[in-house]
Amino acid sequence: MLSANQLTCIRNQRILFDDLSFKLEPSQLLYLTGPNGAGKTTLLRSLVGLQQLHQGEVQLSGVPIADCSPDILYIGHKAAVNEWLSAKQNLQHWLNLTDQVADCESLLMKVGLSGLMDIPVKFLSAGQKRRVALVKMWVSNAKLWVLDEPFTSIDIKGVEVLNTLFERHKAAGGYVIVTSHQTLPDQIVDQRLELSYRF
Ligand SMILES: Nc1ncnc2c1ncn2[C@@H]1O[C@H](COP(=O)(O)OP(=O)(O)OP(=O)(O)O)[C@@H](O)[C@H]1O
Repeated sequence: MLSANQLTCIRNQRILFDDLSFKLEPSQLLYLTGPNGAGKTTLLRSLVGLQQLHQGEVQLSGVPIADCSPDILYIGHKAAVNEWLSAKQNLQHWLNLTDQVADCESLLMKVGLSGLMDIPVKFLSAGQKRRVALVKMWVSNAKLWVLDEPFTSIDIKGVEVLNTLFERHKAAGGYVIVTSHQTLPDQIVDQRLELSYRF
């Protein structure tokens, strides 16, 4: 189980969230919503230990989240790719970092990058760049996926593919936490959490 207990975060003297608690069971997807600036990215970063909380703790299967890095796949809203490297080089670099072996070419073909995998990422479209970042979901062994605006710049067919991936990850006992300004299909959402903008 993922448990977030009494989380509080203050930024620029504004309380973004305060005493926030929730639990997520394996095979569940939590859909985080809220207006611009409400604190969704901050909350996601706090959940994976990238943002310091003023109060509270997050645990995965009873272990503090700071000790769970191999079990976490975090994809932020900015494409975490090196624009000067090709899609294949970016993927290979990430596989090396996470001690994984995979057939980069067939993976990149799966995400629609045939013929584009050897040119610098800076020459790809916004959606294609996003696909380079999202390809990690196909090879990740992480139990917990935390995804900030994964659908940004992704076309309709790509959105369907991502939703199918979420379902597959859930069926395998994984956890998914997603924030998106785009509506997710009801059948894949198990919990909703709405952050309001606090003044
Ligand atoms: N590095 C930072 N330093 C100080 N304040 C920050 C920093 N990053 C974000 N903030 C502030 O925290 C607040 C919440 O930002 P956050 O990015 O979490 O919102 P969000 O809900 O994800 O917004 P959006 O829907 O626009 O992506 C904003 O008011 C923002 O100005």
